[in-house]
Amino acid sequence: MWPTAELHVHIEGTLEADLIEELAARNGLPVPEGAALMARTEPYRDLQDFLDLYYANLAVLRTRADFHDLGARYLARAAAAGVRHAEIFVDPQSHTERGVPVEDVLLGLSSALADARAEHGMSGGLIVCFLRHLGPDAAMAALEEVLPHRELLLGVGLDSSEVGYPPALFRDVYERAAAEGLRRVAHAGEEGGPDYVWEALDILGAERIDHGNRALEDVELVAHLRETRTPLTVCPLSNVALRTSGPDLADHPLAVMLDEGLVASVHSDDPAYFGGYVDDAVTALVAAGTVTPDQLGVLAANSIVSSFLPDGAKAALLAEVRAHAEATGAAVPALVTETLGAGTV
Ligand SMILES: Nc1ncnc2[nH]cnc12
Ligand SMILES: [Zn+2]
Repeated sequence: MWPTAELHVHIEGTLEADLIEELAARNGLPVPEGAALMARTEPYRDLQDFLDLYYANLAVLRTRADFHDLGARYLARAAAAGVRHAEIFVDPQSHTERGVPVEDVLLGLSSALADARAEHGMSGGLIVCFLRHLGPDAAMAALEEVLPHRELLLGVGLDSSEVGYPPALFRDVYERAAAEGLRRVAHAGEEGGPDYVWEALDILGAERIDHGNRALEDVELVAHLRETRTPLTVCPLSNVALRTSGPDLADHPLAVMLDEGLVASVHSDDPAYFGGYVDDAVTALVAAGTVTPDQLGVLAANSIVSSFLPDGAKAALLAEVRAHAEATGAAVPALVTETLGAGTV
């Protein structure tokens, strides 16, 4: 298993059907009807069709212990997938609007991250995402609500329904987050066009783009992403399930992104809904011929340099990539040699 950094996973999207049932029983709640729909193999109509199911299933998450257990299940599964560092998205508004105190969400997940450090030697952090469909005022209120827990947070992100909610709407929220020293990422170019990616970069100061598939429609943007080495966190199983790429993984734009020299890496998005975790995604990409086995080291190295880890920790994980390559007879990615050789990340 290549050591990797998971940079695009929504913790709510790791809520598997069996945990939904367990939490419903624990909290004396009915099992949401949507739990039975998760096993589907046919694609969703679109992003919104999926989001409706995703939000409805969250009804069972009530207590700090629930959030701990959700995080712990995910992190154990991620450790088995080779994930050495996880920057996890959480949607606080989807819980506070159901009456769950924000500290229970953040403290429950943070305790799971602390346990994973002890049990699996994994590092990680939380990125709070604003639900763009609730608009900028609600996002600002959500930011103010989490800031008393600033020490638990790595950064901010932007997710939920994309089209109709362009990044520019959230300028003030991102400015405020930046003033607090929070790192900035944003979903863009998943369903929205390249203009959404430009806005995320130019107006929000996004340091990474989540998805970014539609950036490929704009040659200037591709050149800009390449020159600035702006990472794209790509989620191929999600794209097939949500019809944001073609139905066949063999045609997934990841191959073009890598050919274009973009810093793209593979992630899982909402693995409980889209048929697998990051190891499953990588296996499926190789089976489809979208990437060659030789490119797996490149993807692993890209994920690590795209993380918000300090340089020393990145170097330590890149050394693990090199060790894995040497142990398995795979090529050591050029990025690893250049970075470790130069002593900087
Ligand atoms: N793929 C996705 N796009 C936007 N928001 C999301 N929230 C959870 N998964 C998402
Ligand atoms: Zn996502």
